[in-house]
Amino acid sequence: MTNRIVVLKGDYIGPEIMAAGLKVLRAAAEHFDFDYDLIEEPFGGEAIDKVGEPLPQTTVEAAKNADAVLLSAIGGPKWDNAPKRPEAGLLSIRKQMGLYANIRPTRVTKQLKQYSPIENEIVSGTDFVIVRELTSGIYFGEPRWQKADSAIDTTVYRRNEVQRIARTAFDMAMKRRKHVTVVDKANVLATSKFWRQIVGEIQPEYPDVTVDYMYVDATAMNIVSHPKHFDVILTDNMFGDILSDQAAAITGSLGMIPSMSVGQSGPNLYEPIHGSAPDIAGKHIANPISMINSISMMLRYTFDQFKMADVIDRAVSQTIEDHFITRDLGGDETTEATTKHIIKSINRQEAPRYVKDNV
Ligand SMILES: NC(=O)C1=CN([C@@H]2O[C@H](COP(=O)(O)OP(=O)(O)OC[C@H]3O[C@@H](n4cnc5c(N)ncnc54)[C@H](O)[C@@H]3O)[C@@H](O)[C@H]2O)C=CC1
Ligand SMILES: CC(C)CC(=O)C(=O)O
Ligand SMILES: [Mg+2]
Repeated sequence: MTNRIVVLKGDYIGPEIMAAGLKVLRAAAEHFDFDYDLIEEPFGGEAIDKVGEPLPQTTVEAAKNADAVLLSAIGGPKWDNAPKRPEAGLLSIRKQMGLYANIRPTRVTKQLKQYSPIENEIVSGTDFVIVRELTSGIYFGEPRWQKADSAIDTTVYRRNEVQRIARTAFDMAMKRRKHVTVVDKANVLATSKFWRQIVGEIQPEYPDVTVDYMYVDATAMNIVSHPKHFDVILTDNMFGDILSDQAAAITGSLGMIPSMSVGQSGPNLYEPIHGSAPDIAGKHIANPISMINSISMMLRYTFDQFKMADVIDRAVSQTIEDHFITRDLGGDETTEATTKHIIKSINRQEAPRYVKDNV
C-alpha cells in the first residue's frame, strides 16, 4: 500500500529544508522499499500569494486524508501585515486536525555536546521531551482584540483539554524514566491552578510516575542549569512554545529539533520547532537536520519504519561527528552539502537491500 504524505513546503527557508528532507527520505526509502506518494498543498505565505488565504480548505481536506503531514515552517516579513497571517493558518490547521499534543524532544548526544553553549558536565546526557498543549490556551482564547488604547488576549482551559494532554504526558513518561514535571505559573494564574488540580486527579492512574511542579520562570533557569532534572515536561501552549526554543538552544542549535503533533485520531503532523528564518533564507546555510529529524520521527511513529528511522538518525549523528555542519552549529557547510553527507552515510550503512550510492 502506498503511504500518502502531504507536504506543506512553507516559506523562506521552508522549501530549502523541505527539499533536503525529501532527498533524504528518497535515499532511505530505496533501501527499505518504502513506498510513498508526496502530495504537495499550498499553505502559509505561499498560499496567501496563490489563493489569498493561508489555509485553503483543500489543504485541510488533503491533510486530514493523508497518512502523515510534513510541514517545514511558515511566515515572515512579507506577510506580517496580511489581513490573515500565515501563523493564523498554522494555528487553524492544528485546530482543524485536532492535534492537541505537540511532542518536542531535547537530547544532547555525545556528538552534540561540544556544540552546546552550556558546560559539558551540565548538559551532557540531557534527554527530555516537552509535551506542549497545542490547540487551546492563550493562542486560541476569546475574546481577543486590539483597540487604540488597549488590547486583550484570553487564556481558557477546559477540563477535557487538560485531561487529555496530561494523559499524553503520563503515557510518555511510562515509556521513559517515569517522571513528569508540570510547568506553570500557579502562583499567579487561575488556569495554572486548574492544571495542577486536573493533573492531581489523573496522577493516581499512573502510580509508577513521579510528578513535580515547577514555575515557568524557574524552569527557564533549570533548563540551562540542571537540564538532566527533566524527563517529561508537561505544559500549556505558550509556555511550551517558549521553553522549547530555549531547550533547543542547549543542544547547540534551534535548527536541529523536530516535533510531532498528535490528536485523538487521524494523521500526525511532523515539523521542525523553528520558524521560517527569513534572516538566512536563500543563503544555502539553513540547517536541514530539524526537517530530516522530523522525517525520521514520521517514519518511526506513523509508519513503524524503525530500522529506516534508525539509519537516518545514525547518518545524522555521523554527519555531526564528521563536522559536516552548517553555520548555526559553527560549521561552514551548505544545506546541500550537509544533506549530501547524510545521504552518503545512509548509503554506507549496512541497510537491508543495499542498492547504490544514489547521491
Ligand atoms: N512552525 C512555524 O512555522 C513557525 C513559524 N514562525 C514564524 O517564522 C518567522 C520567523 O520567526 P523568527 O522569530 O525569526 O524565528 P525562527 O525560528 O525562524 O528563527 C530564529 C533564529 O534561529 C535561526 N534558525 C531557525 N531555524 C534554523 C535552521 N534550520 N538553520 C539555521 N538557523 C535557523 C534563524 O536564522 C534565526 O536567527 C515569523 O514569521 C514567525 O512567526 C516561528 C516559529 C514557528
Ligand atoms: C505561530 C506560532 C505559535 C508558531 C510557533 O512558534 C510554534 O509552534 O513553535
Ligand atoms: Mg515557537
